[in-house]
Amino acid sequence: MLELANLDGFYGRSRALQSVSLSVDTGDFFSILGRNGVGKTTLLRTVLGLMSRTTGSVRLDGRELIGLPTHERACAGLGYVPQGRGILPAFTVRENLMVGTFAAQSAHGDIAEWVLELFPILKEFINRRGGNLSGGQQQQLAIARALLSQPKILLLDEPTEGIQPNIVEQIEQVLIDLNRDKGLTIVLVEQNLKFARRASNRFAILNRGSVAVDGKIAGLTDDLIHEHLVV
Ligand SMILES: Nc1ncnc2c1ncn2[C@@H]1O[C@H](COP(=O)(O)OP(=O)(O)OP(=O)(O)O)[C@@H](O)[C@H]1O
Repeated sequence: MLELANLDGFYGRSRALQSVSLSVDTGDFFSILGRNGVGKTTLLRTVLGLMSRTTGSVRLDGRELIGLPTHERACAGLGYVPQGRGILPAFTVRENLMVGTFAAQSAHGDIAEWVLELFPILKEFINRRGGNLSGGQQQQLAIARALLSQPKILLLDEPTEGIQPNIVEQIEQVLIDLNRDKGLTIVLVEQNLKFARRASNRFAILNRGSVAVDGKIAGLTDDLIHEHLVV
């Protein structure tokens, strides 16, 4: 479904992502793991077209996305929940959600009820400004907004980072249910190994901008964890 081949991503002249090749299949819950600064966020930004320069290939259902601007990649089916959430603080919850619908294939402007039902707090605060929500509520808003773009694949950058534990549990369960019950393909950048193990069927570990290991989640052994993940 999502095929990355020899993908490089640059910050100016510095190559932060080096020759990454990975393939994500329909229905996968694919976790991207690795220590701080190994290039996990850069990988997602490269797939989304947010880097100043990229070489290689990003294919979604066979269609080459390299060369397309980010909004066209969103319309092609990439949903994105960025690190820091990217909520528009002066916009209300409803307006933030409507932004997501503009990348959808159909129903522009329609806030689907099933998405609000995933996160009831958003319904309650629908007219509140995004900037007045707590971090956890903003994260729920960012996920809901991405879902309203009707993505083929949802890419999330550390969605549980810095969030209070009761909301973390809720977010984790929603993501697991979206994958298992609705068949949504998910790519998750995550430091929370427990969640990544519980939710994923496949993983890749990055090291210095390259893929060090990838495979089925059962192959994520303690040795690999010590070698690549434990600080
Ligand atoms: N805007 C930028 N300009 C230049 N270099 C950057 C920029 N953002 C990140 N880098 C560098 O690119 C490399 C990869 O960073 P990246 O943020 O992708 O790592 P990460 O694995 O997501 O880390 P973390 O877990 O801390 O979020 C690091 O060496 C980082 O210093």
